[in-house]
Order: sequence, then structure tokens, then C-alpha cells
Amino acid sequence: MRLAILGAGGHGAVIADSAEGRGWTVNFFDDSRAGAFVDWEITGTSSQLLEQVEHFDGVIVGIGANAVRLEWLARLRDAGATFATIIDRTAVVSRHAKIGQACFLAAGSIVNISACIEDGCIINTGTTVDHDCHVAEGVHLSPGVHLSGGVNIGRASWLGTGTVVRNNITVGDNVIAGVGSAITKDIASSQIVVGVPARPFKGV
Ligand SMILES: CC(=O)SCCNC(=O)CCNC(=O)[C@H](O)C(C)(C)COP(=O)(O)OP(=O)(O)OC[C@H]1O[C@@H](n2cnc3c(N)ncnc32)[C@H](O)[C@@H]1OP(=O)(O)O
Repeated sequence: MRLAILGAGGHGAVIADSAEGRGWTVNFFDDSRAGAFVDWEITGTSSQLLEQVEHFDGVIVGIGANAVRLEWLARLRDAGATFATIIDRTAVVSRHAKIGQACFLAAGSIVNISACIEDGCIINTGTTVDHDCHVAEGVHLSPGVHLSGGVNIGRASWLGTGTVVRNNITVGDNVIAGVGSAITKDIASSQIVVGVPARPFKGV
């Protein structure tokens, strides 16, 4: 099975590592580097991937930035890509959970019963998504995030490393939660929050 990963960076390499553990042969495409990359050779650019997309059994975008990842997923879908969801062999996913297309579930992640992960999400290392959660498309749950039961995370939101969320909370679209946040109340869309409990981020 041939996998194309768009984006030869740290996140792409983590996906490749998990994908090989699942029997995929990895091909990287990237616009800003060529030649050798970790244990692989970069096959070509994003334009070349768009031209060759039908030659791959699966395609995934290895770009952490949510808006950029979603934009590329749309372009690849229009080009006729078949998306792959890569679930590391050490991840635990309930057979009663729903996982969308072009998602990555990293090592040690857990998705429990009746959870729903929409397309293009990253459930990063050691992150847990408990029962009845809904994670909208293009969300990134960074390493060590813990969603209690019944949590809703809106489109393209990014929860930083170690964020924890109380049960039955709704986080809007395009929210950023800084590392170590504890989200105890609903968060409106397009907010940046940090802290314990999480409050609006004032910046510098
Ligand atoms: C495998 C992977 O690596 S996946 C990627 C995981 N990465 C993450 O989770 C990173 C998430 N990003 C963050 O937490 C960032 O700090 C952000 C988005 C909240 C803020 O970033 P910036 O706007 O660049 O803020 P900056 O770093 O300049 O910090 C400004 C101030 O806020 C403080 N601050 C930054 N983040 C936090 C936080 N999470 N909690 C409390 N305070 C914070 C800083 O200490 C600094 O305080 P100071 O002015 O007293 O020195």
C-alpha cells in the first residue's frame, strides 16, 4: 500500500513512522525541501502530488497548522485523492467510535465509545478523547490533551500540549488553548485562552 504524505516536517515524520508500522510504504511531498528526509527520499512537490494523486492508495497531510491542513485537504479532494487515516498500532480506538478521513491518531492515544472525530484531525501522542465527545474537522489535540466525556471541540481549534477539558464543555471554532490549560467553561469561537482555569490570553 502506497501512502503519500504532504509535508516533510516533524509531524509528517511521526505520521510516516506510524504508517510504516501499519504496513504502508511512505512517499513524501514537500515544496521547501528535496532529497533525503530522515529515513526517506522526498518524491516531489505539492504540484507533483496533485498530478499523481491517483497513483496512491492513501494520501494524508502532514502539516500541523489547521487552516493550512484543511486547505490542502480540499485541494487534494478536488484532485481525486483517496484519503488515508493513520492510526498508530499502539492507539486504542473503540469499535463504537467514528473516525473520519485523513486523520492521524498518534502513539498512545485513546478514543472511547461513541466519540466522533471528523476529517483531518490530529489526535496527538498520548491524548485521550472520552465517551460521547465530538471533535469537528481540522482540529489538533496536541500531545497529552485529555477530553472528559461529552466534550465538543469546534472546527480547526488547536488545544495545546497538556490541555484538559471538563465534561460536557463546548469549545468553539478556531479556538487556541495554550499549553497546560484547564478548560472548565464553554469557550466562544476564535478565542485564545491559557491557564488554570483557562482565561482569555492577553498576550504580551
Ligand atoms: C508534537 C508538538 O509539538 S504539537 C505542538 C504543541 N504546541 C503547543 O501546544 C503550543 C501551544 N501554544 C502556546 O501555548 C503559546 O504559548 C500561546 C499560543 C498560548 C501563546 O503564544 P505567543 O503569542 O507566542 O506568546 P508568548 O510565547 O510570546 O508568551 C507571552 C506571555 O504569555 C505567557 N504564556 C504563553 N503561553 C502560556 C500558557 N500556555 N499559559 C500561561 N502563560 C503563557 C508567556 O510565558 C509570556 O509571559 P511573559 O510575558 O510574562 O514572559
